[in-house]
This record gives sequence, structure tokens and C-alpha cells, in this order.
Amino acid sequence: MNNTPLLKLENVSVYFEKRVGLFKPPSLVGALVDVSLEVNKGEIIAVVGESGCGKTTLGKVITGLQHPNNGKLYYQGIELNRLDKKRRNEYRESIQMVQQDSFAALNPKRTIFQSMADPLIEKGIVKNRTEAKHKVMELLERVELSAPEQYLEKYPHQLSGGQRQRILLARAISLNPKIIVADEPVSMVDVSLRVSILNLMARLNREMGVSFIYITHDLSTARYIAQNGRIVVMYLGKIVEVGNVQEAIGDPKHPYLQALISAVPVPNPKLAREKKMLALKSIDLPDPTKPPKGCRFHPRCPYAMEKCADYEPELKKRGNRYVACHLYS
Ligand SMILES: Nc1ncnc2c1ncn2[C@@H]1O[C@H](COP(=O)(O)OP(=O)(O)OP(=O)(O)O)[C@@H](O)[C@H]1O
Repeated sequence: MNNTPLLKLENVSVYFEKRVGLFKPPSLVGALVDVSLEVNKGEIIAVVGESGCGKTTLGKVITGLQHPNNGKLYYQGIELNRLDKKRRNEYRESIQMVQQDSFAALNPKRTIFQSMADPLIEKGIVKNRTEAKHKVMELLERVELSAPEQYLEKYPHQLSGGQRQRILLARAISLNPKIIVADEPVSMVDVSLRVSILNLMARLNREMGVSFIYITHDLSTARYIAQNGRIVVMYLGKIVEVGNVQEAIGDPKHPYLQALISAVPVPNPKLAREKKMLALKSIDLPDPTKPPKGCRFHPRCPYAMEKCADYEPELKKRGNRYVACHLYS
């Protein structure tokens, strides 16, 4: 059996310049700092964390939209820089992105057929417009848009948010990808439709064997979609915990994950009263241009010890889990 991961990130860092004043030199923000991760065939990985922790940057590095400043990426075991032109194109096609804002992702002046047919013709998946029409209708049916012919001549503004998000998924699968990075794909969709879109992604994962990287700040949807998958918890540009999603949410190791779980509202008042809450020392994220020394989470962590302020904990294997916390060393 071939155990080579589809994609591997090795000690990847991405820094952005941030200007605070016109005459001051820019500061650096570590959007990703020394991040290593493997993405395997057919798995679902949920990437969670607060706003600004680096989730989108991670998604962009995976899709090749953001070049890292440091570190290496491997596609099917070969470092990206060493891929020949053919394999590099294959890599680009095999990783697709579905964005949060479906309106911005679709050209408002093009019909759904135009937006979907062009890449199919360009990549030689279909030979002509007649074949493209059949293929587009097949793809629309695959994302559960019944009576697909009625969507072909529509413009994005004539569709609902949920329908547009399905079109983005149809476009993403049209090139037979191996990985789809879905960045907050349901956060702008009506609450009542979110589950059906998550179910659709889970079905595409099962039927096509495509891996999903589901980026979200919402732990409940992360748990829902990645039921048998992994969770990657990020804090200020770093991965702090990785593990099976059910095990990690059921028994969170890193205090940051414990705090995220504490913050999820429980609708049942009795269960809400019984729920263990983890009070953070501060609710505010530190300035990302001046990350705290030692463990980046220590100023907010209720369990912080002396060494947490001095030494940065490494992400280490603890049983089935990877955790970056001195509590477990
Ligand atoms: N193009 C950019 N230029 C400068 N700084 C950036 C850029 N993109 C991201 N950043 C900064 O990098 C950090 C990580 O941003 P990123 O968008 O990856 O986080 P995120 O977890 O996806 O946040 P959100 O949930 O709000 O989308 C943030 O501090 C952000 O301000």
C-alpha cells in the first residue's frame, strides 16, 4: 500500500508586512509559523481557530496561491520545486478552492454555463460546447441542483447563496481534484441550508474520494463534516493540536481547544449549567506583530506555568494526538 501523503507541508512559514503608520517601518506578521501537516487521500481535515490565526493562509499555501517564505511542500512525495511542468499542472488542477463569498468567486457578467464550461474546454475535458453542456448539467446534478438546464443561462445574482455555493462545488469537482480546500464555505449561507451543503461535501468526499480541508471558526460544523476525520487547531499562526475530531472535541488536550469548546453555546439549559467552562485570562488575541515569547497562548492560558513564558512548546505526539503544550511534557 502506498502511504505517501497526497500533500505534505514541512516547517512552512508565511510572513506578511504590516504597516501601522506612514513613516514607521513595517512590522512582520507570522501568518503561518513552522507549520507541518500531511493531507492523505480521501480524508476530511477541519482547520479551526479564531479569526487571524492563519487558517486562510494555510488554505492558500495548500492551493499554491500563497508562496511560503520558508519550508517545503511535497505533492505525492515530490518537492514542489522539483515537479516537472506536467506534474506541476497536475498539482494545480488537483487542488481546488471553494471560497466563503460565492458572489465574489463567480464573474457577475458570465452565465453559470460560461463560468463552468470554459475551464472544461481549456483543460480538454470536453471537446466542444455540446459536450460541455452535457458535462455541466451532469455536474450540476451531482451537486443536487435538480432540473440543471434552468441554471445554465442564469447569472450569479439570480441565484441564492446556497445555490451559488453548490455551483462553486460543481466547478471545483469539474477538474477531478484530489483535494478541495473549502474556506468557510457555509458561513454566508442561510443557517437552514448549511447542513445540506455540509452533507453534499461529505457525499462528494465519499463518492469521489476527494479530500476536503474544511476551514472554519465554527467547531460544531467542523465536528459535523469531519466525523471520521481530523481536526487541526491553530493559534496565532501555529498548530497547537491535531487529532481525530471526535476524540479531540470529546477530550481536548490543549487549553486553547478547551477554551474554544467552552465557548460553544449549549441549547439545553441543564447541560449548559453542567458544562465545564474554561475561563481565559484575557479574551483578546495578542498583537500578531508581537507574539508572546515562549508559548504564544500563555498570556491567556489559565494553566500557564513559569516555563510557558520562556520556552515554546513543540507539537509532539501524545497517544493518538499531537499537542503543543508544556502541560503534557
Ligand atoms: N495579504 C496580507 N497582507 C498582510 N497581512 C495579512 C495578509 N493576509 C493575511 N494577513 C495577516 O495574517 C494573519 C493570518 O490571516 P488569515 O487570513 O490567514 O487568518 P484566518 O484565521 O483565516 O482569519 P479569518 O478567520 O478572519 O479569515 C492575520 O494577522 C492577517 O491580518
